[in-house]
Amino acid sequence: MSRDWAASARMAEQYNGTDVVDDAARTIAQDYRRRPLPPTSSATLTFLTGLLNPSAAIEVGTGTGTATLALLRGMPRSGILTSIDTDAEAQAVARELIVHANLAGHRVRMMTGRPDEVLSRLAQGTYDLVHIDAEAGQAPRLVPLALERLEPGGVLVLDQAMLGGSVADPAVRSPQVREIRQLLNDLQGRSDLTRLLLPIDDGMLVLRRL
Ligand SMILES: C[S@@+](CC[C@H](N)C(=O)[O-])C[C@H]1O[C@@H](n2cnc3c(N)ncnc32)[C@H](O)[C@@H]1O
Repeated sequence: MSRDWAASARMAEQYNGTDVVDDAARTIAQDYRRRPLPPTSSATLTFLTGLLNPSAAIEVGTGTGTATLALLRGMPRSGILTSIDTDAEAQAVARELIVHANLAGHRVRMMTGRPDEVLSRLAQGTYDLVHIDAEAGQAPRLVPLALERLEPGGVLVLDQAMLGGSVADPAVRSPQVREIRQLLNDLQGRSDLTRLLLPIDDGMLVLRRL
């Protein structure tokens, strides 16, 4: 990363800002050894959900709730967020955070289990938005399942889409990085999607189902 790029990223982070609840969420995530969604990605998510107004959304990778907070802050108060993680204890912490942030707890339906298995059980073609922030190597399996859940016009947001800088670095040839490159190439060839790859934090890919 060039010095200018790093300085710009820092400035954007400060400009977009965080608040006490967001800061607390990041501290809690560290206590539970989770990687919370970084601040600029959180701000982008809140902005996007505010624009899209989703009534039914899915989150893959609840963790301790940093991204849950960002999603709920942009969603309408009538919107329901289905949040998936393998770790029920982390999800309980996320639920406490939501209540603490005065975001009604009933707006979140926590589902515990392997994200691919849980996603497969959710209705196809009925969700407005899916956000994926799971373990880094899971994206190639999760993205096709998530796209099937979207209604026409629905949006998928994939975090860690460039795994820091490694996907863009031709010297990195690990199986995980090659799989992500293949996924990005495959998605680029699809005429039923529009796409936007943003170099924010670990990379954010936004897809819209036509
Ligand atoms: C990067 S963290 C999510 C952070 C969260 N979005 C936040 O902002 O705090 C990834 C999450 O994926 C969950 N996970 C564990 N095993 C998984 C698996 N096999 N597939 C996908 N996700 C898994 C972990 O429990 C962890 O909470």
